[in-house]
Amino acid sequence: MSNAPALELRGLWRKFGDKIAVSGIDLVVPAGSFYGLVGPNGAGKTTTLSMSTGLLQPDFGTVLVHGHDLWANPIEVKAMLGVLPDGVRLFDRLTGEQLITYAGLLQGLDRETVAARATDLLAALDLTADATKLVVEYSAGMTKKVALACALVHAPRLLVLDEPFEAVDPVSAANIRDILGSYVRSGGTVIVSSHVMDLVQRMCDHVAVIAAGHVLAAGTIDEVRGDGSLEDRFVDLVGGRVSGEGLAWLRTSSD
Ligand SMILES: Nc1ncnc2c1ncn2[C@@H]1O[C@H](COP(=O)(O)OP(=O)(O)OP(=O)(O)O)[C@@H](O)[C@H]1O
Repeated sequence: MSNAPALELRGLWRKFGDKIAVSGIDLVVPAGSFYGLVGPNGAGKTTTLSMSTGLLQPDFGTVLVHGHDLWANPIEVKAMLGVLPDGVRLFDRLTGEQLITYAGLLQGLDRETVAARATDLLAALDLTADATKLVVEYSAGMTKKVALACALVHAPRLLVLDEPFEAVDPVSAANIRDILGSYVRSGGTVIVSSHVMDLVQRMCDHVAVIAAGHVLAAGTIDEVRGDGSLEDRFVDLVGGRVSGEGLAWLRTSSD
């Protein structure tokens, strides 16, 4: 299984009522890649990532993590995953330090290891000064960072991060990019969803563009973007540019 992709999705489908959110997605994420997942609002990114990490059961299809069937062996396979879900809901009556400790203990780490890693993670994410503050009192960006620390504490083989940079300040974002970059260089695999094409183009080595529950393009960044920028390619593939001319009532000038 050592040559197996970090993540392989085969024929993944998911409906919500009449709405088909994910419509037969196939995707191969090579081990050791830094993989971006991009697509317009409502494309099915969160639904795909939720099914890929054991949070949402697919209607059809298979999810293989390093060659192991996630939905056939969820407990064994989830131990390989670190997940930052969309709209995280945390046990926010704990302090940041307690929350990371709790996440580490749940993953079966011993107290000494968890304590050392929590200290390292708090420092790396610039949360040391707020380590003893309750998470309910954290800002949106701080909450994102502490949730990321929880996803990293057990040193997973595959990290799946839904919008990890949303609400995070530029300095913290750069620190997070460094952490993720060195994680990938040491053999880990990262999948991030993002709306920021420029960031994906600079940070990731692979990308998949999804829209309306389908993969429109996938491969290395250079394969997908061709001669232009990723943003241009994205707009070409997805379409949907609308002119603002229709909003006549929004014009405030009198002339
Ligand atoms: N729990 C749910 N119940 C009903 N419909 C849902 C649910 N979750 C997602 N959907 C629908 O499925 C489609 C895909 O949603 P999803 O959240 O996966 O998109 P996304 O690509 O992550 O979007 P965004 O970029 O806006 O976060 C949307 O049409 C959404 O309305």
